[in-house]
Amino acid sequence: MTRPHPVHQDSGDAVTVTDLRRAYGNRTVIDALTLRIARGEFVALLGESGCGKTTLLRALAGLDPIQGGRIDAPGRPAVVFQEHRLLPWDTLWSNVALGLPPQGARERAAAALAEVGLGDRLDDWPRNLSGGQAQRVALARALVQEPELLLLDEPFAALDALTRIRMHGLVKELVARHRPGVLLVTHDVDEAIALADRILVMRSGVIAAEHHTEQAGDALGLRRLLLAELGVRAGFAA
Ligand SMILES: Nc1ncnc2c1ncn2[C@@H]1O[C@H](COP(=O)(O)OP(=O)(O)OP(=O)(O)O)[C@@H](O)[C@H]1O
Repeated sequence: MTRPHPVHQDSGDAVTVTDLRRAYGNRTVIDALTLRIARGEFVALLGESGCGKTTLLRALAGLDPIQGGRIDAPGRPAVVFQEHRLLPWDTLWSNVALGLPPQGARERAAAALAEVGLGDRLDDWPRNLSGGQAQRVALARALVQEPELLLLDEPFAALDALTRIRMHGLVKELVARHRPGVLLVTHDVDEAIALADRILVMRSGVIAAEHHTEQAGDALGLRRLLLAELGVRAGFAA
């Protein structure tokens, strides 16, 4: 019997962060950060290199300890990283099924792989995949866990431009169907505009600006504003 992923009908928070402080030794990287992501909401996090984006994501993922404040989330988040992190010695379905209860695991993995367009590759190996296909398996592996919160750490950054655009379409579709809250860390302003309901600009460990893409008017104006907030003067915004 195949078990399709349940669709979340309820609303509520995927994560609430209150007064978060994260430090490496004596050095505070994130200070008094407060953030709420609703279920079904897609939030993108932009910010110049070193401002603390990955530090925040890793704290939300529960991968690192925090030094102050609270992170409240209803379940365990799923994370997709820039590199696919598939186990080379496991088939695709075993990679996706990792951590699932054994009963029905193959069926659930098969359904998740079908959702990302790889339903005919269950018994294939990671080494036979393109970069885009490997990231699709990584997405399937995350979504099969039915997370309330999906954390995406530049998952499309290493892909070519066309594959990246295709992945944008796929991830939008998957998020609309499963409705986790999403936090996407990206350097790509256009990616943030294409995918997110809300865009946060981080500077030195704090949220310096916030934009609701629906209310922001035209995409070009928002792009120009975001580039200015990110301190980018060259190129289109000049
Ligand atoms: N394990 C660590 N130990 C000490 N300092 C760290 C560690 N990881 C990150 N940092 C520091 O914390 C700050 C924030 O780093 P972080 O990786 O979160 O930035 P980022 O915004 O994700 O950057 P990028 O966009 O380049 O990935 C940086 O100054 C970095 O040097």
